[in-house]
Amino acid sequence: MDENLMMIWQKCLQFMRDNLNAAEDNSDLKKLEKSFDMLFDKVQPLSLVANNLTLIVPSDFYKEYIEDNYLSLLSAALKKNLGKGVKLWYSVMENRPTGQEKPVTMNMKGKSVPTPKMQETMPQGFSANIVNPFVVPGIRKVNIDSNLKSDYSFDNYIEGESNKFAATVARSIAKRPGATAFNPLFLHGGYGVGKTHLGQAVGLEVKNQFPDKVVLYLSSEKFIQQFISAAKAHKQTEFANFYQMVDVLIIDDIQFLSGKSATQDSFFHIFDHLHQNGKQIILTSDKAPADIMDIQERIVSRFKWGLSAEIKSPDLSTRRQIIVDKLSRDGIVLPGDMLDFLAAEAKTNVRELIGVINSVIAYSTVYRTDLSLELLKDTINKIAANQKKVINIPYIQEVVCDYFGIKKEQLLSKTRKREIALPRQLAMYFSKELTNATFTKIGEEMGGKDHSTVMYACDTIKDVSKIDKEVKKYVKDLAERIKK
Ligand SMILES: Nc1ncnc2c1ncn2[C@@H]1O[C@H](COP(=O)(O)OP(=O)(O)OP(=O)(O)O)[C@@H](O)[C@H]1O
Repeated sequence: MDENLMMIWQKCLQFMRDNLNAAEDNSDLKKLEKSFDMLFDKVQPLSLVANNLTLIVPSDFYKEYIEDNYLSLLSAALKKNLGKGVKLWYSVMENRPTGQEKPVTMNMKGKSVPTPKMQETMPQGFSANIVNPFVVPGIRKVNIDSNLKSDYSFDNYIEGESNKFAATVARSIAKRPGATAFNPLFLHGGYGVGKTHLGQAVGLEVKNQFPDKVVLYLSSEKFIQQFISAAKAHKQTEFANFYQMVDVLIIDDIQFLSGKSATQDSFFHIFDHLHQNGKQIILTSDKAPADIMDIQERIVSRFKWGLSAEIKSPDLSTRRQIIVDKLSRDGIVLPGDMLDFLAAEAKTNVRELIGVINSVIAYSTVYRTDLSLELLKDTINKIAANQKKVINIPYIQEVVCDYFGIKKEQLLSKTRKREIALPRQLAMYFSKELTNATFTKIGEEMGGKDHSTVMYACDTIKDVSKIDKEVKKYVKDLAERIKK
């Protein structure tokens, strides 16, 4: 997406939020405040051509809701950031095989007046982002964001006894997605052993080999949240339609479907549709299929249709190889005794091991010194001493409050004033990044917020920190303080 347009849109959103804040006493606007984030999370700018701003909205419902509730505010935001005379267009994704926009021209009183239709063709650079599950069924090729991390490739995946079987199967799936007997591929194992990496490696390889295939990676938490939003808007069919056009669907931490019976029903139908149509499904879980509680038997039996592969904690030689590989990508070569020492340090999972490696890289970069075994031991001991400090949600809240000079009650309150709302979003973001807490758990600990609010906060901080220097600095400073 055009970065400049994205920045303008962020400014418009910020302007609208700020003005919702300013009118806190107004009960109507207070009502709007609640739905604001949920609503605009699913609205994206598509293009800005000669004073014509086009927004992508998932369905007519969104367009109408914006028109009814936010038009004057949006009008003011556009006027402020783009000047007078901006025409607003909507590209409604639902039931719109040609992707045509529905035009609305705003006068500056905030009323919409009809304008002639724009050319009814698919806009250039159309992209159906994952946050918008309501995609036009008539579009054959949809350019969705696969949500894959380029680091999680097969090239960067070290194989050893603990993961050889799973990795071999994953590689063969990547060559013929949906056409092997390994469908679904169900990867299970403990914390940080490489399930996500391997699942995504298949996705990346499929994208490389078959660029036309639609690959989608997402967490089950996101799947659940999208299903709930779709159900609220009576859009379950569109939700299912979206997933049914995916060629390779990778869902992480599928165990979180536990107890979510309505989402399970939807997942079941999507699964069957994909499977019957030769599409590949890859699932990861911290438990074997039979050990997941509160999940429908028909789903468990489908998990077992393909191949269930366990990934275990890496053995010493695999850990050693991971270290060599990771360090060499940073141009660092260590002598054998140091490699042995490091490999012996992180026994249980690769994530912990990578944490140690990163610290060593940071150490050698900062001190510009050749590491001796003694220095290395010293560094590791210091890291270990620091790691004794438990990073949990209350601790993160404490650091954030201290940094911004605000009280914990304010952080946990419902106020949307930017000086409080931003620290709150940062606290949510770090809670997700640095603890194992689920979105739901974080929401509970952040003063009883909904899990979707937490997801939105995490996405916002990730996105905004890329374009806003101030937020980027907050993220950097806080990361240092929390980990110190
Ligand atoms: N075999 C491996 N080779 C190289 N890197 C690995 C390997 N296994 C894991 N990693 C790295 O370890 C980190 C954690 O891996 P990953 O997130 O895939 O674990 P996970 O099993 O999905 O964990 P969780 O259960 O917490 O989601 C990632 O940075 C990943 O790239």
